[in-house]
Parts: sequence; structure tokens; C-alpha cells
Amino acid sequence: MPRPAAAVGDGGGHEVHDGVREREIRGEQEHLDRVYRRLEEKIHEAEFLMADAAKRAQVGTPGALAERDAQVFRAGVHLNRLNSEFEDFLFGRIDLLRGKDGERGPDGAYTSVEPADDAVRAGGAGTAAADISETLHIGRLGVLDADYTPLVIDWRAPAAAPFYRATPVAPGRVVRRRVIRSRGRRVLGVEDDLLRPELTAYLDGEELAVVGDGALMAALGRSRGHTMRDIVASIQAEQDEVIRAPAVSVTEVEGGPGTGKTAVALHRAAYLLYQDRRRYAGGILIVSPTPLLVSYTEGVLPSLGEEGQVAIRALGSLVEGAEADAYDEQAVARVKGSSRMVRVLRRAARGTLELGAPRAGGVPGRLRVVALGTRLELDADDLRRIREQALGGTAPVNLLRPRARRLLLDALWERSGAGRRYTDPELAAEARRGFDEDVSTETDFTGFLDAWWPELTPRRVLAAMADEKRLSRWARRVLQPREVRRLARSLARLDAGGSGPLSVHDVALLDELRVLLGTPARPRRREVDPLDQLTGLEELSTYADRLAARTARAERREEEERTDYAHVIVDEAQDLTPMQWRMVGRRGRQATWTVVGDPAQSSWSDPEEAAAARDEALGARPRRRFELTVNYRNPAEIAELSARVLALAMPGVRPPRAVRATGLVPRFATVADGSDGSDGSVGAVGAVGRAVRAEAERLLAEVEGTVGVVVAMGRREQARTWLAGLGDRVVPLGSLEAKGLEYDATLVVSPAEIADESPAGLRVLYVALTRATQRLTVLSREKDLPDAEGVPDLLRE
Ligand SMILES: Nc1ncnc2c1ncn2[C@@H]1O[C@H](COP(=O)(O)OP(=O)(O)OP(=O)(O)O)[C@@H](O)[C@H]1O
Repeated sequence: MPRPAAAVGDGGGHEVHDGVREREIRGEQEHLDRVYRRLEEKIHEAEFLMADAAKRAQVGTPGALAERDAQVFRAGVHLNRLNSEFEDFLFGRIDLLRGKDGERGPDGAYTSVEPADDAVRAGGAGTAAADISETLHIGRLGVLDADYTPLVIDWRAPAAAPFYRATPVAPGRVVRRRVIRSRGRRVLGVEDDLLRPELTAYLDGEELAVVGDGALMAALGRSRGHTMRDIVASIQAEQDEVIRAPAVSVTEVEGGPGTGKTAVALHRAAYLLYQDRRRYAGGILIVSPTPLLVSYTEGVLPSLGEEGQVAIRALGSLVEGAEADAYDEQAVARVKGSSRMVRVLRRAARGTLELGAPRAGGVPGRLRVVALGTRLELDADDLRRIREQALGGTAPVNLLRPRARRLLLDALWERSGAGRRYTDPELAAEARRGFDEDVSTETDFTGFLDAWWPELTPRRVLAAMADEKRLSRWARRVLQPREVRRLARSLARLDAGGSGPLSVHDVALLDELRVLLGTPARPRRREVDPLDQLTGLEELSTYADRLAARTARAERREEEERTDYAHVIVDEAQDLTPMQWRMVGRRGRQATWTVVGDPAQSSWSDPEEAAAARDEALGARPRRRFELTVNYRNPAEIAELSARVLALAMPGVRPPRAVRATGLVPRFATVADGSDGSDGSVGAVGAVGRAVRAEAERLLAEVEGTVGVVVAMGRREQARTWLAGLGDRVVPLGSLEAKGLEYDATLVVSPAEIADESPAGLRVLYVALTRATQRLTVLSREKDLPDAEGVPDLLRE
């Protein structure tokens, strides 16, 4: 950003001019005070309305009452948000030139983007001068003054767009963009960017002051905690375009590490809700790769004033009753993720039926009932024939049970010979009805049916696949024997009924099975939110309402996971396996989509197979592509190092441009593997463990915030032991878990080991090397072949 010659800055050689800064802060404080006064007035109005509500209840029309209630809630929500949630309610300001026309939008601001032709006049000595004609303050919610002039514009409103979009190349009407830092009701500081440095601009006859070193840099330099922060105060132009892109069909966003893809996805969810709340009442689903990333990002939407309609779910938690965060080894994950599994599961769903109910001791060989005074029997051949007949076609197995039941009754009726005794069809039909009723309520029959055609659960089928012989039958000509063995072994964690721990990749299999098996219709409880009924708008709830709603939602989720959303956002989309794409695709059949990812960070071994699955999930919908090009996370020194791995992993792919440099080069350390148990059992702390701990301690002393220690997936348990007792600023992570996260400092342990762990290992290493916002240490072992400086083979130029 260009700096004006007379800037008042914190550093960078600018003269510090406290008088100007204080005056500017005082000015913003006055404005914030006005905003709060106005809000308090609205609260009083709301309280008056509430008190008045009971009296008026008799006379108002339903529409008027609903409108009044809406006002009460709206005022209440402002107060609640102000008092309990937002640190920096008001965060931005733009000072604008006069626009081309005098039109105002619904938020009270002038709508013209371009300045009027005569907005700029000649100043002295060949310079240009202009007057500021409009000043807008931007915040998390819109607030109007009593005379409807805007005191604060909602960041998502059209009038706020220039705050994010204006650049020195295309400034539009914006002369100065200011970010205001406040806590509670106190303004702490301001940071300005001058968009038209060539102008001398005047506000109320005084020259416009410019304070600070720019908000973006201030935000990026701050140390990181365990949760992500919103970026409303410093969204950049290319990001803003994605956030506000119209939600038609599929919006695809690609960008390298740290370009703000996750942040943009979250802000887009908030924007879409603001812009068309009714349309998105059907819910927005955000799919995240790991539970760690879910909890890292969970706070952002509430800080933007949104949460009710948005569900953030990890891939392992998308299916009701499954909450998986364990990973299979890569070779197993590859099999489970492949779309070849669809055929295997289809056969397994039908094959499991033949095993009968687990507790009935296997499938019964014959059916015997007593009806019409005689004993009727169907033998194994009859039963096989009936089963085949019932299974004809592709309908879900569980839904075919009534058909199987009817075929059994037909066969028994036939065997009884009773049908032949009636010549009158009406009498025959009545006799048949009586027969069916008698037989189908007999315990011999119902018990048989339960054992012979049990209602299958997805877990039960998965458990049946743990038998290698059986599985190889179901996987014939689809999986190789080696793959069958691996798959069967990994499913042996489940007991016969299917209870037991699931892996993340099992969950997509469960979802596929859910569809293949079908769920027989059962009466369902439908809950109606009384607040929704009253106003039709969930935004009008109070904080307490929303807390209660959150609990209720969590409970409801236990009972029934929603499976169809109005908008689906997929984060880290490059990582979804074909089976996961099928699972996610089912949740947005009618939805619009935002798909966010970076192929260079893909940990899936077969990108082409994944791309085909993605195309299938998204269907033929038209797509609009965006690219993010600036890395806001890594300083240039770290970005440069990680680019070397990118060049190996994806030759020819350009890394994003780092937006800042810190002068802190990555540190290289080495450790001899030693023979003192470091590689052995969990708990043994050898040379490697000691070195990891020492390097982590060193980073802890150097940064204020978090330190991520990334190890190969196979060493996660060891890493926990190595780092025990260092406190919660240190986070041990397996390489696949690091996805999407960031830390002030990162320690990457043995690049070679991470790279060798899977066919996508180099890309996984690239992810690990791009997590740090300030400092990076790389610890090499012997297998990394470090040179004299400790730089491992993989990271040399
Ligand atoms: N405009 C911005 N202003 C301030 N901070 C930003 C901005 N854009 C991104 N950031 C910060 O940069 C970091 C990276 O953002 P984010 O995690 O969304 O990137 P990403 O593209 O999803 O990265 P990755 O692909 O590595 O997961 C975050 O700390 C985010 O807050």
C-alpha cells in the first residue's frame, strides 16, 4: 500500500505524532459513543414495547403483532450482541468523494461507486484536492440513527463493499480506509490506508489525517491462539469478490496455503445468510477435513453474528451416530476411499442378508408354521428361490422386507392347498386374508422373518466385511487380494453387530450403506421452533435463546442428522476421496455450492479419481472459478522454503505470493537417531524425543502464541510423550492433522519420514511446512540426509 508523505506511523521510520493520533482516536470514540447511545435508546424502546405488548395483545392484527415482536427481538439482539459477544463492534470507516449521482441505497448510504466528474479540483502547485462528502462507519451489524442516517453499516451491506474492494489502482470514491480497534466501548487505536495518495483531501475544512501502518500488517503480525479469528476488518479485494459472489450453482475457489480460503469460506456463509436469509433457512453445511479444524474455526461465525443456520462438520461426523477421528493407514484409506467400494458394498449389503440375524445363530434353513390346522413347511430350496425373487432389481435391501414377507405367505398359502378349495374369488380372497393374518402374527413366523430377513444396519454390514473369505467373494474382480486382506483386517475392530471404533474413511462407507440398505419408514418427531413460527426469522433471537437453541440442536443431531442443505461449503476440497464426495454430494442435491481447495495440498493419492468423483457429486451445474494469490500466513522466508517442496511435489505450480517478510529465516537442526529406544515403544524418550522437546521449548521461548509440532502420522503417540508437560501452547500433530491449521511457530520433524509415508507424502510435507505465521524449525534425522548446515535433502535448493 502506498504511504502518504505525511503519514503518522508506529514504525517504519514514520514520525510518531501522538497529537494527531489522539485526536483521531477521540473522534472515533465520539462516534462510538453515539452508536451506543442510539442502541440504548433502541433498547428502551424495546422494553417499552415489551411492556406494552401484553396490553395491546387484544387489539393488534396478527401481522402487526408479529412485526412488533420482531422489533422487540431485534432491539434485544443488538443489546445482547453488544454486551456479551463483540469486542470490536465497530471496526471500519471509509471517507468518500462525492458520487456521480445523489442516489441513496436502503442503508442510507449513497450508491454510486464512481466519483462525480468534478469531485477533484486543482490544488496548489499542480496538485489535486478534493472534499470528503461522505463518511461511513462499518461494523458487525447495521445501526440507523433516529432520523435514519446510517451510524453503522453492516459489513455485508452493498455500501460496505468499497471498504474491502477499493485499491490504489481502482479506488472508486474511497480516499481513506480506516480500521478501528476497540474493546468494549473504548476505542484503542486506528490504522489507515490512503487509497488516493495523490490527493490532498479535506474533511470539514481540515486536511485528512492518516495514522498507522496499515491494518492488514497489524492483523497478520498478531500471535495466534487455539481458535481462528474473523478477518472482517481486513478482508482483501480478491477475497471480497469471492465472499460476495452470487450463489449460483458452484463457486470454486483455489489458492495456495495461507491465502485465506477457510476464512473466506466462513465469511461467505455469513454473507449469504445476511443477503438472503429465507433462501438459506434450509441451512448451510460447511464440511471440514478434521475435527481439529472444526474446533479451530467454530468461533468465527458467532463472532460474525451468525451461527444458527450453519453446521460445521468434520468428514468423520457427517453421518448420524458416527463420530470418527481415527485415521486408517494410508494403504487402507486408499481402498476405503476408492469408488470401487460402491460395487463391493452393494454386494456386501445383499450378502450380509444371507447371514441372517447375528443373535439367531445364523440363517434358518427352513420355515415351519401351523395354519389351517396343519403344519406347513418351506425348505432351504424354497427359501433360496423366494429370496432371489424378492431381491430382484436394485431396491434397498431393508425396504424389500415387506415384499419378502408377502412372497413367503404366498408360498405357504400355495403349500396349504387351501386356495384350490374355493371357486368363488371373493371367498378365496377372504380366506386368504384370514390366513395371512393368522400366519403373520404367529411367533414362529415373525421370529423366522427377523432371523431370515433381518433389518440390516450399515454397521452390521461393515462388520460382516471383516471376514476375509466372505469379503473376497464380495470383492471379486473389484479389489486385489492384498486390498481385501487390508480392508478385512481394519474392519475387525468392529464386533458382529458393528459396535466399535470407526475410522474417518469408514464413515463414508456407512453413508453409502445407509442408502443401499434403505431406512424403513418410522414415525418421526418433528420439532418446530416457536420463535421461527413467530417471526420466520431466526436472527431475531436473544443470546439466551440461541444458547438454548444450540443445546437443542446438539440433542436433535443425536437423533437425526440433517441430510439436505441449501448451500454446501467444502473446505480443503482437494482431500475428499471419491467415497467422501459421494457422501457430501448427497447432502446438497438441490444446493448451491462453494468448493474451496488447493490441489498442491492434496493428500489423496489419485487426484484424477478424486476429480472425477467431484464432478459427479457436483453434477452438470455451471461453475464459476476464483483464484486467491496472496499468502497471508507465512512470512516470505518460510514461503520460500516450502516452495522448494512444492517444486518437487507439483512441478510448474506457482506458490502464492507472501505478503510480508520478517527477516527470520527457518532454523535447521539435526539429531542422530541413536540406539537408545527413541524409535521403539511409546514412552521411551531417546535422542529424537529429547531433540524434539528441546526444539519445541526453544520455539516456545521465541513466540507468544502456539507451537505446532508436526510428525509423521505413525509417530503421533510418541510425540505426545516427548512433549508431555510443556503446556497447552504446544500442540503435537500427525502430518494429516495439520491441514488447515496454523501456529505462531512450527517444528517439522523429519521431512523425509513425512514424505515417505504415502504416495502423496510430498504434498503432505508441503502442508506441514506452510503452517507457521512467524517461525519454522526443521528437525532432520539421518534418513533426511542433512548437509553440513542441517538442511535436509528435500529442502535444498
Ligand atoms: N484479509 C485478511 N486479513 C487478515 N488476516 C487474513 C486475511 N486473509 C487471511 N488472513 C489470515 O491468514 C491466515 C490463513 O488463512 P486461512 O487459514 O483461511 O488460509 P487457507 O487458504 O485456508 O490456508 P490453507 O490452505 O493452508 O489451509 C489466517 O490466519 C487468516 O486469518
